[in-house]
Amino acid sequence: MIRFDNVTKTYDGQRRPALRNVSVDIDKGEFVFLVGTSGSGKSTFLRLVLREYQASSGQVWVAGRELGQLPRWKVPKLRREIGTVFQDFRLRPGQTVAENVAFAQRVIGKSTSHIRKVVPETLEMVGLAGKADRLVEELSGGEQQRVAIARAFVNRPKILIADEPTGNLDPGTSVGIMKLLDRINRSDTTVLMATHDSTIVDQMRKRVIELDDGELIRDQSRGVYGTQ
Ligand SMILES: Nc1ncnc2c1ncn2[C@@H]1O[C@H](COP(=O)(O)OP(=O)(O)OP(=O)(O)O)[C@@H](O)[C@H]1O
Repeated sequence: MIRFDNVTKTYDGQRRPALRNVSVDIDKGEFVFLVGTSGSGKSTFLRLVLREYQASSGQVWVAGRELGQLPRWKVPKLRREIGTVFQDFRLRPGQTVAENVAFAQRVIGKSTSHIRKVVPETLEMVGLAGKADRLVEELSGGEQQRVAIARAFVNRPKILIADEPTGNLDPGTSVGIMKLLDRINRSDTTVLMATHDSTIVDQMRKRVIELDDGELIRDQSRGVYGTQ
């Protein structure tokens, strides 16, 4: 589903690469944690998958496409296959929960009847069935993250990318969010999650890929956050 073939990424004006000769293969339906200290290259890795940036050398394959060969006009279609969730939720204030989730459908041209069906289904799935008409800013952080996950998942993407999704949440709330991501993964969605949350990684025992100064230094199945 995601393959990096000897990928190096050096940002414009930088001498040191943010990623260096990274090769990794992530299959359909896997759940992968991406760990590493701040500045090790995790966000760069995710941004290459989303084709926000292109590799300086090597190849990035996502859902059967080599992103270096992908014409710009096909990028929106690629991104439709990838749901994204961030630490800071990135919801639309002043709009309700249902409107935030429906927006993701509207921008890709789904019909109103389709939206009326899938938005409540998705809100039910994330445990927010009773909160559809609340303004998002009235919700707790954990609930806001559930809205963001509903929005990411409503189009049933092949891949869900989560960049520090529990970074702003307390430990108990984080466990609920992880249960939800685990459920989404079990519906055959590939989940790639960058995190500093060692407790979560140690509890979940999923595949762990560790970056250090742009290099892939560990790839462990049923792994833990740190090796020491
Ligand atoms: N747009 C950019 N332009 C120049 N350098 C960048 C850019 N984005 C990231 N970098 C550099 O690339 C390296 C890797 O950064 P990246 O954001 O991928 O790390 P990270 O592991 O996600 O860190 P964090 O855990 O703090 O989010 C760092 O040295 C960073 O300063």
